[in-house]
Amino acid sequence: MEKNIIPHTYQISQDDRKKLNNQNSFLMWFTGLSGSGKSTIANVVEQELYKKGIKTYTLDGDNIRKGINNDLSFSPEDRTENIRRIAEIAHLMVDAGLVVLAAFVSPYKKDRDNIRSIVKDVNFVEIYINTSAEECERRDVKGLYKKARAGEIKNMTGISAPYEAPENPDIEINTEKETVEEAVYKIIEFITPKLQLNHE
Ligand SMILES: Nc1ncnc2c1ncn2[C@@H]1O[C@H](COP(=O)(O)OS(=O)(=O)O)[C@@H](OP(=O)(O)O)[C@H]1O
Ligand SMILES: Nc1ncnc2c1ncn2[C@@H]1O[C@H](COP(=O)(O)OP(=O)(O)O)[C@@H](O)[C@H]1O
Repeated sequence: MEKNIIPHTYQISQDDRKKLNNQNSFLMWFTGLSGSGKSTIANVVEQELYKKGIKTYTLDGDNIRKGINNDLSFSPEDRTENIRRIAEIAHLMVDAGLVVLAAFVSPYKKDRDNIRSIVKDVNFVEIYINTSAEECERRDVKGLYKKARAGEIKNMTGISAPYEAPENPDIEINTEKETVEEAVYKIIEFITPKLQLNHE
């Protein structure tokens, strides 16, 4: 399809916006099963960044699947489109000069690789919240695993749909061995150099 889209060159760049904010901008992407701990950990990381005066925004199921992506199901094709749109939104926010936290199951490797190419490698930190399906089912925070076992939910990741674990994440947290505090410390330690304005 011919699109005839010719981008306009704006004078204020991403670097200008970072300078004005006096911070670097990048995307932290949390992936893992439902109930693995993505939101719990992202929430505390964001609070720690807030205390440091870092401007952030968190994208997760509530503000995305109930809003802009409320037309998408949990089929493999719709999950791919879900992640693609979120990556594009995150890219705009990183371009705007924010540190963005995104917490999505994002079970397919090819979809996560696509995020990396949309936001560019240098701006992307992949955080794998590694919690076994058995433990997530034991927690069953939202009662979804019970519903999936009863056949009321199709395509439930970890039960009736696959989760392709990241092979080489920047950070891996095993929530069956590490506490929330330990996880947050590990993440903050990793990203602290990246918060600096001139970090490459
Ligand atoms: N079938 C199925 N599989 C997995 N998860 C399900 C499903 N149906 C509903 N939910 C709820 O939707 C949240 C996952 O949405 P995501 O947008 O993160 O999923 S995905 O990245 O497109 O795979 C997920 O939220 P989290 O628990 O925060 O991960 C669930 O609450
Ligand atoms: N070490 C841990 N890290 C994160 N969550 C944990 C940990 N140990 C237990 N939990 C619990 O697991 C649940 C994770 O739920 P949630 O953060 O909503 O997961 P997700 O966003 O991945 O669906 C919460 O009830 C949380 O208190």
